[in-house]
Amino acid sequence: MNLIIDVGNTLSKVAVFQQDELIERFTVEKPDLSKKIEKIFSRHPDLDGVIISKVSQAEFSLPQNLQKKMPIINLDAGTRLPFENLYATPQTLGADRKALVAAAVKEYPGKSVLVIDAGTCITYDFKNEKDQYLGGAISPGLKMRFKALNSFTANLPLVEAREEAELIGDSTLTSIRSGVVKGILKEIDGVIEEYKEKYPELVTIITGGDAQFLSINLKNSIFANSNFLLEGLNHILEFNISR
Ligand SMILES: Nc1ncnc2c1ncn2[C@@H]1O[C@H](COP(=O)(O)OP(=O)(O)O)[C@@H](O)[C@H]1O
Ligand SMILES: CC(C)(COP(=O)(O)O)[C@@H](O)C(=O)NCCC(=O)O
Repeated sequence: MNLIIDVGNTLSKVAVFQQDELIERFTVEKPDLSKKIEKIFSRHPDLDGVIISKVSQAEFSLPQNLQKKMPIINLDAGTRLPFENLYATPQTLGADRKALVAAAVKEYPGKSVLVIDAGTCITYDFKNEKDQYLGGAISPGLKMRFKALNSFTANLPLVEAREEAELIGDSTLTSIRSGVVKGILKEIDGVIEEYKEKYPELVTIITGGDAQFLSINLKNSIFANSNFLLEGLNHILEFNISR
């Protein structure tokens, strides 16, 4: 059994896998992460390995002397990856993005895949039919866009997302929702369409905290999988310990 820890910029996700099968999964706020890990270790004393992807400053602790008992992979620039990484600055590539590409390679070998992660940021990651990772894009996430409008202006309130966003906002609130929600949907559909012109057989996956919310209103057909990143981390761990 493997313990998978994904520390994002907003939330942490912790999961236990038995080989390829996800046994349990928790979403935790940053201050609760150490306690949750401790609980999982007491429930699963038979864990075989741990992998950690961390893209935020959040601190947490693992049980003492764990390194002596099992492999612990801190996913960084030195970790071996199950794909060819053609990113021009591999040292600065987010660990979470590597995990998403690993999942794409595992689930869709030999296919062109675009992975969209709608979390704190929206990331786009593309791997081609040769299972080479080329890169993608980073743009502000849903909450970040609402927060930015509020933070960088004098008159705009902080607005919550709603699934139904009108094209023509007839108030400050609905104008902000139109701009943010419709803006993200148009961005995602536009990016997918541009990739599809170049890679007609493209498979598109959406994941992350806002994936469900966004995927319902996208024009393009797209697979939503809320565990994609965790599956990718599990694959990187297996890839590193089984050799
Ligand atoms: N309980 C929650 N707390 C905070 N954000 C949440 C929650 N549930 C859903 N979200 C949404 O999920 C997004 C974070 O998604 P996630 O994939 O966990 O991001 P990250 O990996 O960057 O931490 C937030 O921007 C927010 O819109
Ligand atoms: C782009 C990110 C901030 C996304 O983080 P997230 O929204 O998933 O919390 C993260 O992948 C990161 O810090 N990347 C480093 C820059 C890069 O990937 O090129």
